Amino acid sequence: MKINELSSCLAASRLYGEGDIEISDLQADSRKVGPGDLFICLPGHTVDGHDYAAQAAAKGAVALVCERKLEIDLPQIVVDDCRYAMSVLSNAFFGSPSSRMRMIGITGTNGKTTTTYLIERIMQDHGVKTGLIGTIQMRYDGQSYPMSGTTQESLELQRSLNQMALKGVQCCVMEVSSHALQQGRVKGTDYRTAIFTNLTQDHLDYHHTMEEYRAVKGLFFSRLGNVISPWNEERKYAVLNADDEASSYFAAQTAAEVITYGIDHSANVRASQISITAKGTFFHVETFKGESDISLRMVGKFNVYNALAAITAALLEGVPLEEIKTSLESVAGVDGRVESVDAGQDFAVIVDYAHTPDGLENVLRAVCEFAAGKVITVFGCGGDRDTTKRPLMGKIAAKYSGHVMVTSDNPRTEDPLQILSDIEAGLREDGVPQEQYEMIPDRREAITKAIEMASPGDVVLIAGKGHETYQLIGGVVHDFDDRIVAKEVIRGRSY
Ligand SMILES: CC(=O)N[C@H]1[C@@H](OP(=O)(O)OP(=O)(O)OC[C@H]2O[C@@H](n3ccc(=O)[nH]c3=O)[C@H](O)[C@@H]2O)O[C@H](CO)[C@@H](O)[C@@H]1O[C@H](C)C(=O)N[C@@H](C)C(=O)N[C@H](CCC(=O)O)C(=O)O
Ligand SMILES: Nc1ncnc2c1ncn2[C@@H]1O[C@H](COP(=O)(O)OP(=O)(O)OP(=O)(O)O)[C@@H](O)[C@H]1O
Ligand SMILES: N[C@H](CCC[C@H](N)C(=O)O)C(=O)O
Ligand SMILES: [Mg+2]
Repeated sequence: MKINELSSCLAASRLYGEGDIEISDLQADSRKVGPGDLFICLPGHTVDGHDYAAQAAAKGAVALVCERKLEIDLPQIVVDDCRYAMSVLSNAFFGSPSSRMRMIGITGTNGKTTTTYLIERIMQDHGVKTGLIGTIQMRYDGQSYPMSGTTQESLELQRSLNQMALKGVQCCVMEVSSHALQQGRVKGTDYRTAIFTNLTQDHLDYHHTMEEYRAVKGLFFSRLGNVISPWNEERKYAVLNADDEASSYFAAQTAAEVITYGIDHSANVRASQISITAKGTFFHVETFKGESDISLRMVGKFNVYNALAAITAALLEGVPLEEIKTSLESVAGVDGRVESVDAGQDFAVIVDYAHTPDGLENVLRAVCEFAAGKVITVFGCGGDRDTTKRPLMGKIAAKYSGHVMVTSDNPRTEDPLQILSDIEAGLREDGVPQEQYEMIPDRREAITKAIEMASPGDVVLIAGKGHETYQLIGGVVHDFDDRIVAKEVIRGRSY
């Protein structure tokens, strides 16, 4: 594409300099620029991309997109908002890849990764070539790619979707984080189905209040369904959780058809007769396409919600309910989500990714349902993240556990002891006796103590890091995998 073609995608942009130059690629990070690229200057939270334009030019950039004319001898497309421009230009440059496949997006505080995995399995079993983008990885066409976050920036997202489309991917299921919505990372991505899991406290460091957090999630639904016609394939669906009060707010904002799922309230797809054991979860489901009995190999009532969201999305893609049942029943679990660590010990060790008050409460409730003995919980809270969730998570851990090990979970630039003491404030407020908890900043030591104190029938829950294979302390990334550490400790106890 040529510079002037890109410039014409933005009605109010001004092009300075030669427009008849071919662009080989788009970049928003000067460190990745190569000869022939167009560099987009993003004003960030930490630095301003405009300050890296000269570096980009030195690396071979042939044009810039910026919010003010720079003293650099390169053609420049000057716009009011580089972030918005990036989403439009990326769409144009990569040929609107989201319109070349069926897009299913999932937002919500908890359950996004799990639900994407369930949908991916169903669609693949149905013979649809499916791509997945989310916290653990991006994968398609038999290849997996690491992710540095949950939802990519618009430029990387459109690049990925284009690669998927070129490989013949017909359906992409992806997580849409609230940060992504706030920053316009998914603007211009054409979703057919937008799913909402739930809204509970998290990220208040970034969104400030629950109202603001909800409003940002609402953008996903208000942007959906600009074109609706029952006569063509442009129909859009908002799949909402009938048991979450935020759903009525989202329903009011969307022009798409609202389809609900739930357990407690009336819904288009509704589960009943739920029974949970240590091995899995059974439920009966009634849908707009018949009913069925489903035995998940994943535990917890929350996974019934995830399965219901997946069932609804798959039915909307035309997958028969009996096929959906077979696929769901084949899923053994998702990496780092209620994952059992078994090294021959006579008590259970479970690694889980619960890192919010609601997530922790849900997984603890599930664990308590099948624990024959006491529950010992090891957990911490991330640094440079919502501080107000810390005391709440402390209270929840103590409420459901016989013993709690408060430890570190990616302290990042914060003092680990300060994070521990923020958690302890909740324990003190609830009058939790000192002998019921320990403050152990070193996570390996906390896991070791928890495993050493376990007796037959007990459950050791190690929460917060799930699939993560690192511990971020200061600016340093240390290798750390709860599952490996737990196994090493168990083996050290010589079973
Ligand atoms: C708060 C937030 O979302 N920050 C994101 C944001 O960072 P930033 O605004 O500080 O960027 P910056 O470092 O100031 O850089 C500004 C621009 O200068 C460019 N630059 C910078 C340095 C340089 O040498 N050359 C250069 O060109 C950068 O590429 C960027 O375009 O833009 C960066 C580049 O795309 C992201 O990596 C960064 O994510 C940070 C690492 C992050 O931790 N994000 C988390 C909070 C996040 O987004 N999480 C959600 C999941 C949350 C959930 O669980 O629901 C997610 O979707 O991942
Ligand atoms: N539907 C749900 N409701 C509440 N808690 C859930 C639900 N599904 C999963 N959880 C809990 O939250 C944890 C994270 O689940 P998952 O990774 O699927 O969520 P996510 O929304 O992708 O999280 P992230 O925001 O980090 O991407 C799980 O390990 C489990 O403890
Ligand atoms: N997507 C979440 C992950 C949190 C995981 C936890 N291990 C932490 O580092 O806080 C976030 O960025 O808030
Ligand atoms: Mg996720």
